[in-house]
Amino acid sequence: MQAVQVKVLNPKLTQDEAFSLPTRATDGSAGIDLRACIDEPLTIAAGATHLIGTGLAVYIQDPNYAGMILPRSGLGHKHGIVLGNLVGLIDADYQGELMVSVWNRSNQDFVLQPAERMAQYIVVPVARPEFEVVNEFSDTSVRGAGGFGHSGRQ
Ligand SMILES: O=c1ccn([C@H]2C[C@H](O)[C@@H](COP(=O)(O)OP(=O)(O)OP(=O)(O)O)O2)c(=O)[nH]1
Ligand SMILES: [Mg+2]
Repeated sequence: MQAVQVKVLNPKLTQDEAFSLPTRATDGSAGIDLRACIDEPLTIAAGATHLIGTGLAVYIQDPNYAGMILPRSGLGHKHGIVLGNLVGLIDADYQGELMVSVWNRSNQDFVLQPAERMAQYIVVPVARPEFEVVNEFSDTSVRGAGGFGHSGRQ
């Protein structure tokens, strides 16, 4: 895969070591953590959602790939900090600032610190088949139109 182009929109990211460029926490980490590009601590009230910038623009360009923004498990499980859009899908042709919709689904206020790693980002392959309109599908699958628990719970 070709390199993904990253543009630093906020000079703070290169001037303040707390805002180091996105890094993988470990060599084996799938995601890179996205830092909150804010100047002051931000109190996210219980139930509230804030759109937080990362100070970065990430241009994937190759339409066979897309970015995804996902919650960090620790923030999500322990503090209820998840994404207002649940999962962010980043188009390969997007050239704007990478934004994170931070939702505090807990009943406690949460203080997001400047440069805090608030979410994580991965790049995934995307199959982009043409869509062929048909009157009947080529075969009848075992599942058919079954969904929403039709296979039971146990
Ligand atoms: O968590 C997110 C989700 C999206 N985006 C940006 C990148 C993405 O490529 C663009 C559009 O996202 P999406 O398609 O989900 O939004 P939409 O409501 O469909 O807007 P649009 O009409 O611009 O596609 O918004 C983010 O920065 N963060
Ligand atoms: Mg869209």
